[in-house]
Formats: sequence, C-alpha cells, structure tokens
Amino acid sequence: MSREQKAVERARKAFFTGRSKSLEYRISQLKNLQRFMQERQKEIAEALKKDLKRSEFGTSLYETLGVESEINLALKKLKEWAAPRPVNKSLMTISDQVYIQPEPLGVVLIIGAWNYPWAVTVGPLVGAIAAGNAAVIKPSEVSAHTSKVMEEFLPLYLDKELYPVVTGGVKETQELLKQRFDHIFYTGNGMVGKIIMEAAAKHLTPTTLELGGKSPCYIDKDCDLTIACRRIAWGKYSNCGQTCIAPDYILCDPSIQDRVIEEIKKNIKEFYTENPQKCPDYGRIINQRHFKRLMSLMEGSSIAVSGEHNEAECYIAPTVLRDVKPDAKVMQEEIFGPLLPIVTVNSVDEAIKFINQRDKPLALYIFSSDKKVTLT
Ligand SMILES: NC(=O)c1ccc[n+]([C@@H]2O[C@H](COP(=O)([O-])OP(=O)(O)OC[C@H]3O[C@@H](n4cnc5c(N)ncnc54)[C@H](O)[C@@H]3O)[C@@H](O)[C@H]2O)c1
Ligand SMILES: CCCCCCC=O
Repeated sequence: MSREQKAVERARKAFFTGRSKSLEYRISQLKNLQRFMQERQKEIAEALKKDLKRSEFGTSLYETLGVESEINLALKKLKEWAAPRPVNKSLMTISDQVYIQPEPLGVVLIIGAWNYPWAVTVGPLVGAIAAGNAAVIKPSEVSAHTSKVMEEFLPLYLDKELYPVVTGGVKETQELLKQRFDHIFYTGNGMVGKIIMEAAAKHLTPTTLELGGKSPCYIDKDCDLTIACRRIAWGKYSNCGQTCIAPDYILCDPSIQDRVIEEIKKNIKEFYTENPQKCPDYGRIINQRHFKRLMSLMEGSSIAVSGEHNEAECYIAPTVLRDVKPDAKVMQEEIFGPLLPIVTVNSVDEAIKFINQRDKPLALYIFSSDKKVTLT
C-alpha cells in the first residue's frame, strides 16, 4: 500500500471514530491551528523568504492575517453554523419535525498552489476542520520550503490521523487522486484542474476548483489616471505579479498610453525604489522554469519600463510593455509575473469586443468616470 493510500485510509478510520464531529473537538483543533500560526511565525516567514523572497510584512499581510481571521471567524460562528436550521413544512412533511442538520462530508483532499501557499492550503483547512471533516493536506512541491514547514510542524499541533500532510509532486498527487474522497478542494492552474476533475469524476466526488486566467484592465480616457495606475501597479507587482487576480494587461486609448506608462513608472519607484532588486518589499519569481517562461513571453515586445532581470536570482523587475499587438506571445496565456502589456484600443466598444472575443476574465478592472461603462 502506498504512503498516500495509507494516509487516506488512516484519515477515514479516524473520521469513522466520530471524534472530528464533536464541536468541542473541532474548536480544540482550530485553537491548536491558531497556536501553530502564532508560535511558528518565524518558521513560516523564513520559508516564504526562501521560496518567494516574501518580506515579513508581506507574510503577515498576504498569508497569516487572513488564515488567522478565518480561524477567529470559525471559532465565533461554529455553533451557529453547526446548528439545525428551520425549514417550512409542506404537505409531505406536515406531521413531521423538519429541519436541516449540517453534517461533515467525510474525508476531504486539499491540494494547494505555491503563490500564497498558506492562504490557499491552510485557509481551506480551517473550513474543513470547522465543518467536522478529516482532511488530507497536499501542499505544493513548488514552494518547497513552505511545504517542509507544513510537513514538519503541523502534526505537532493537529490530530495527525485526521489531518495528515502528504508532501511530494505530480506522482504523489496522482496517487492521492486515485483514492476516494468526499470533496476535493484544488487551487492551481486550469490544465491540472481538468486532471483533478477527471479523477474526481471516477468516484463522483464534488470538487471546488480555484483556478487562474486572464484579468484585463480597461482605462477610460476621462478617468482619474493617477488613481487607476496606482491601483494597477499595486495589484500587478505585489508578489511579483504571481497572484491569481493580478491585472494581466491594460487596454487604453492611444492618446493616454504615455501618461499611463509615466504614472505606473512613478508608482513602481515609490513602492520599490529606483532599484527594486535591492528593495526588501519586492519578491522573486518562484523558480527558473517560471523565470524562463516569463523571459520568453517578453520576446519581441517593446519595453517601456525596465525589463531588467537576473536569472541566478530569479529576478524580473516591474516591467511595462507598450504598443503590444493582440497576437503577441505575452497576450496568449495568463502572465503570472511582473510583465504589464499595454494594448491600445480606440473606444470602449473596441475594448469590450477585444475582451469578450478572447478571454473569459477571472477578474476585470474597469477605470472610468462614466458609471455606465461596464463590460458585461
Ligand atoms: N483562484 C484562486 O484562488 C487561485 C489562487 C492561487 C493560484 N491560482 C492559480 O494557480 C495557478 C498557479 O499555480 P500552479 O498551478 O502553478 O501551482 P502548482 O504547480 O503548485 O500546482 C498546484 C497543485 O497541483 C499539483 N499538480 C501539479 N501538476 C499535477 C498533475 N499533472 N497531476 C496532479 N496534480 C498536479 C501540485 O502538486 C500542486 O499541489 C495560476 O494559474 C493561478 O492563477 C488561483
Ligand atoms: C491575500 C491572500 C491572497 C490570495 C490570493 C489568491 C490568488 O492568488
């Protein structure tokens, strides 16, 4: 029997003891997780620094504060969430006592991604514990230092049988996917999302798929460019653009392209100094494979801001590309890095057509002073 199969079987056996169902037990495990997040702050921050050059402030802001507030919410609301809910009687149930009783699903699988590894792996775990489930936790092998911290320290705080951490790469994840789960929560790219759904379908397991995609921005001629560009620069270059809903590309009128570039440049300097490579708040590309992918996406584009890079450090500076053609390489896939292409369009109608014809946006950012401008 494989290590993965053993972990799932142990979790199921532990689930059948019924202990994860008691509210007291769920609360005690959530409190242990809370204690883990507080006591292991140093290990969490050090691992994220090694994986993504995440600053300590960034670790709190983007990862631990979010997970901690999920735990606090669950602790506060658990009794209410788990309580039976009243239901209106119908002719069929007129002589019955009727109510909806929330019940745990069973053994769930959580497969995390590497870009915000705590938020997307331990975040869903909070919900799984609160709902009384057993959960097999599979952190991303790509953020290897973080994965090691989860593997080493989580079992010191949580019930090891109910909430095992299974590390490894594609082979190990595929071995896990052969097992039967009662729910799968996956975060990552859409190609692998299809593999997850196919494996889940074999057991009719419901899935939650948190995927990626393109997130276009449209800047109208008459909007407040200073505000628009500041917001885009923040969203684009936080975590080096490696955020699911980071602005992917900008559409704007040719007459404002130069001003947009200047405003974004000003913000890059304010956020990350003249030299982002030395700035503690600017991260790194997760690995050489993604570094090379991003360098190749930039090929043939006209660079308006920076484009500097250093392969040994997996460093790519906050970059803006101008007059990008719709068929350029950089427009064909989710960028997931600090490259910001600008494509010019002559009207809002052209922008709408552009987006609708090619992308099913994950997020859509519209900057316009005209409240009637929507792209839906
Ligand atoms: N919607 C959201 O909330 C959200 C959040 C974060 C990231 N994302 C998206 O995730 C993507 C980035 O993550 P990623 O996919 O590079 O992460 P990744 O490479 O870490 O993969 C995610 C998980 O899938 C597993 N995996 C990889 N290949 C597999 C295969 N062939 N078979 C089975 N399992 C496999 C990995 O082991 C890992 O645990 C981006 O597209 C981003 O937009 C979405
Ligand atoms: C603040 C938490 C960010 C999670 C983003 C998920 C997408 O990448």
